Amino acid sequence: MDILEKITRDKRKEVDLKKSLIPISQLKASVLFERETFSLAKALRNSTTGIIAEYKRRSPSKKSINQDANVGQVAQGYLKGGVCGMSVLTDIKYFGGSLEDLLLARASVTLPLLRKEFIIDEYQILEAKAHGADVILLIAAILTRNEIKTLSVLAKSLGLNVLLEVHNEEELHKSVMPSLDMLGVNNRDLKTFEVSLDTSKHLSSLIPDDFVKVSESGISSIEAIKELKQYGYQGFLIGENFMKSENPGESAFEFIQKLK
Ligand SMILES: O=P(O)(O)OC[C@@H](O)[C@@H](O)c1c[nH]c2ccccc12
Repeated sequence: MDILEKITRDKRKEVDLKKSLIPISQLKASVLFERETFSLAKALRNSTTGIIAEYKRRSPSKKSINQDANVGQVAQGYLKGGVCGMSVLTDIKYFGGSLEDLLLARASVTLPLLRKEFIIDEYQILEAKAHGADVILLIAAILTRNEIKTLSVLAKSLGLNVLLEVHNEEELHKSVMPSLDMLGVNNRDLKTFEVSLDTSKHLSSLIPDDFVKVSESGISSIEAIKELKQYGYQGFLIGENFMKSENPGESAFEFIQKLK
């Protein structure tokens, strides 16, 4: 069993348990459920830099990255640094994140916030909305076309943007549909952890123009972004490169200044 299968199997159990403890009516009663969301797709289209900065304490590939960074402070640092949006890992077991982190980020900034999660059930989308998310991630590798459709249509009905993540041609062909806003190409193979920016370059011409193209993972240089822009990418999801520094916001600021 590869890591992605393991994560998804654990996620099924987690979601079933949560469903039995916290009814949907309770999620819908959150004050955040009614808030008007910010559009990340729009922010990326209007930006010349396009950085989406991630809050990630640890990961299966890197173990510890930054266990102690305060999520509210990092969010404010990212905002000051000039990012277009922030991604917050909410998986506990493999990434050390939580929905609490998403809430704290929401309370700290007005940036578009992405709930970075392994979404396999509609319940998690209601949860995302109830905890202040503006965007959800759907990972093509763990979903069927029908599931992508149902989940993305629900997200859109709640005013959330949808970022669909692919890693190869097959996943891309299976996933393209009008209820998505952004297509993300993950440069990291979630099964082997291998990282190559060639994945983004290779898939770029196959992504229809109506979607904002986002390149995800393994980005750490200005040169890489300049090159990816030539392939039509408007969004760049960066985690480790910022989080590994003591002050991720400052690190994002310096990076974005150099990009300008
Ligand atoms: O830390 P990096 O290499 O800059 O990567 C960030 C982000 O792309 C990565 O965390 C990610 C992309 N897709 C995911 C899906 C699940 C968990 C994590 C991810």
